[in-house]
Amino acid sequence: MARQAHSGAAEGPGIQALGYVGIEATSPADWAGFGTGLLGLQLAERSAAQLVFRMDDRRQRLVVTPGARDGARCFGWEVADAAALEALAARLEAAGVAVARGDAALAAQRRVAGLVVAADPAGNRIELVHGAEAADAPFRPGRCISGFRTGALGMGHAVLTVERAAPVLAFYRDLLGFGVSDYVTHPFTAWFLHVNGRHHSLALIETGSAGLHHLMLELFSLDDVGQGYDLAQLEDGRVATTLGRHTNDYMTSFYARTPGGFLVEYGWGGRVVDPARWQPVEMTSGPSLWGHERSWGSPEMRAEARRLMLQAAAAGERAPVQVLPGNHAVMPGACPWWDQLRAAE
Ligand SMILES: Cc1ccc(O)c(O)c1CC[C@@H]1C(=O)CC[C@]2(C)C(=O)CC[C@@H]12
Ligand SMILES: [Fe+2]
Repeated sequence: MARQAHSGAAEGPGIQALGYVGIEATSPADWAGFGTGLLGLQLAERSAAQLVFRMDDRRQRLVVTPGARDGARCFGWEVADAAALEALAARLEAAGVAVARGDAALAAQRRVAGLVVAADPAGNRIELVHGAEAADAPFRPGRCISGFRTGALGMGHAVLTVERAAPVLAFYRDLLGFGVSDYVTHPFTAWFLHVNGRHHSLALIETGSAGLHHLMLELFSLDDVGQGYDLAQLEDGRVATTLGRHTNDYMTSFYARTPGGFLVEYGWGGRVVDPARWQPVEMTSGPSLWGHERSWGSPEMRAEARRLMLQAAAAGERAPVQVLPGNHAVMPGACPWWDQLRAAE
């Protein structure tokens, strides 16, 4: 069967969305204020054992557990039903991947009807789940936001750093059926993978060490992001990159440093792709149309990042930019990414 250049996700018993993420934290108490006050999550449950955050109608989306280190503890990937779960588990087992059936106690803890547990080649714990529970009470955000864009697009995206991309890519793309949206090979290697209309629900950045780089949460309104940015700027070191917009998924976002050291990308306006038609593309400019300047790293790293950004801004054969009286609109045809953006809106 020709899986078009590995782009067609969600064939057969496919994964449908990123359902939840579990975080291990050395200072879980700091997550309460960060999650509610900055991100606008609802702290639905708080005990010595865990903090449970809601983003929408679901009972839990982000779960923070006290631990000896800071980082991801598990990723919950959703499939349609019990049959799809069994089929996917069987596919993993046939490929030699150890799969453990989650028992009723674990399913209850995760607020799902059923799950199986496996590890990806980088050692991340992945949980394939079905039947995530909806809450009885409406979502009450932790600060005044319009809400999170979830639903069929899932809770957002996760970006993992990996020692080597190839084996991890093979696992997600070839075994689990994730589709490649795009990839970069210079100045580093990264892969952006989709399981639904969200441009990427998972990305892999080859850095030489395994970890969680960031989680992206998407808001309904740009104002939510702008107000979050204001709040983040009140705290020293909270803003990891300035506000900016990505060349591939068109997300307008900034990156906030979490109490766990990894980042949360707080975004708005991401594009929606059609997984059935999408062809993988190599990204040749970016990672940002503008912004996303880092507040960290060596002067050399920052200079290189700035050079790439200016290169992205200058990319492509361009007609003269026309500025209309009274506004700052760039005319259609003025630059390639602008046309793409317009077509997507
Ligand atoms: C390239 C890209 C596109 C869409 C995204 O949602 C996304 O998170 C990224 C990654 C952005 C970017 C990177 O590629 C390398 C490391 C960077 C510079 C950071 O540390 C913050 C932004 C990261
Ligand atoms: Fe991201």
